[in-house]
Amino acid sequence: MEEKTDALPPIADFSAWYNEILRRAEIMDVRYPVKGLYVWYPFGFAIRKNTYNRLRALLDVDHQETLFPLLIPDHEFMKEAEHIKGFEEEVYWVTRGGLSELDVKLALRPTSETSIYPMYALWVRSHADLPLKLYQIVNTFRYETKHTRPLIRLREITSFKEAHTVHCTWEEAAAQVEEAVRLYTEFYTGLAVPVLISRRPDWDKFPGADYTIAVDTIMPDGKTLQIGTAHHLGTHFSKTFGITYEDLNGEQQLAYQTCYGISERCIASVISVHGDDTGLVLPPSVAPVQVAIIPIIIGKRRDEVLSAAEGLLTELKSMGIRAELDTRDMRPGAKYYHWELHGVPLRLELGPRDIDAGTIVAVDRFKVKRQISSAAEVGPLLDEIQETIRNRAEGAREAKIRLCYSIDEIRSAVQGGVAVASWCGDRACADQIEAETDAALLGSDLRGPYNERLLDTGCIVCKKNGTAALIGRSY
Ligand SMILES: Nc1ncnc2c1ncn2[C@@H]1O[C@H](COS(=O)(=O)NC(=O)[C@@H](N)CS)[C@@H](O)[C@H]1O
Ligand SMILES: [Zn+2]
Repeated sequence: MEEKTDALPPIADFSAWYNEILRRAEIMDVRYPVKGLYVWYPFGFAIRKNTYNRLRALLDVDHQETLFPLLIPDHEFMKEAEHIKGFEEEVYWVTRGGLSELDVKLALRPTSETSIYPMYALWVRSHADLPLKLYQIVNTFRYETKHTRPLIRLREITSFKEAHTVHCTWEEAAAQVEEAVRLYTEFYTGLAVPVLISRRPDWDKFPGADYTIAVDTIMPDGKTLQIGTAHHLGTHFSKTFGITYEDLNGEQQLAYQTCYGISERCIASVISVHGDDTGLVLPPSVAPVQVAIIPIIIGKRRDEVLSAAEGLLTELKSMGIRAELDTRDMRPGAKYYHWELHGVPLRLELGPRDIDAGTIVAVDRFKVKRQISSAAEVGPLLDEIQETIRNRAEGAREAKIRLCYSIDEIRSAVQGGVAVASWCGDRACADQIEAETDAALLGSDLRGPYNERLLDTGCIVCKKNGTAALIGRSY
């Protein structure tokens, strides 16, 4: 994986920057000979590993991880009408095994409701079995016809975390959807990625769901990226698949379900939201290398500097800090460029003068230079950098959101971000907004601070009572 010398495109040219950074920072190789399928480089995979470890840690508090089959027989896949309608144009089918035709066509899971729920029907017998909260992290397949893009719109989604829960009542399932949104918000806070939570309009909800709550972020070009969704499935699937439980009175009851998913778009959001003209900016929480140690080797004191640097490396590793000592035969400047491109949050420079003074030069990814005197200061410094990255991202997000009181204001706001305007909830008004602004109505802003600020303004189209809605262009 060679280092190209010509400069990275500026992040203002986001599409070019994004494609270039995936290669230069060794995230994903896009040269795999099947459209929509890409290959993880080890460095990119290390970001994925750290990121999904954090997601597992949040889920494992009260979910259990498991693994269901990839292949789904067509009679199961075709059971739930809305689900089929929503996925029939996206599902891949396996029709042959070896030299023979299969007597039952098998779908490659686009998502796993129809492979999991026949088993849930066997497992769920009594209220005592509920709530059931399982998740899996698998690859799923969707024959996307829109523009495919690594980490953002794949045909093989390699890191699809899907949780599927079963409950006794509609209200308990609704509470689980809220819990999923809370968990996703905490997950993205850990990645320093700001999120917008909204309830998708009914015409944009998950096929077979009562409603969908979505987690969006705003990318540097102002377009939104849906980086998580939680769905209340009501009894749509439990009716179809016969998931019932015996209640306290010995009666058979239909179960209520939810499902919620995150894909490698979470990695796309960390890369895109935090990146800058120099390259990746990785929050210490998920950076594969949190600290790069650069020995400043000058002539005769070479061995002394190297052994001091080795000592520092050992000390940092003993503190659980992901540190690397860069002893490559390169100019320090070339090393700085390499680690900055790879988003390393902190670099430590150690030369003869520093050893004599008992100090270490600490330079963070934003080139702020400090003198520290011991490895013990590195942990707190990394926490400070995490906070800086988070504040920087929050500021960028705020700058891209605009309260709008006219269609014209919406039209200009969505050129580089998200408009917030009052909407009555009628599809006709949404259609008019979308037609006149060439953007989409993302959803109703349930939790954002915008509702009260728009209270006295009626729907932007019909002036009837409205609530805050998010309007924007999306990936
Ligand atoms: N083609 C794709 N490439 C990458 N990520 C995708 C793709 N399609 C969907 N996603 C991501 O996967 C998340 C979950 O997908 S979904 O269709 O909304 N929901 C489900 O499939 C439900 N079964 C919950 S797991 C989406 O919020 C989106 O962030
Ligand atoms: Zn209206």
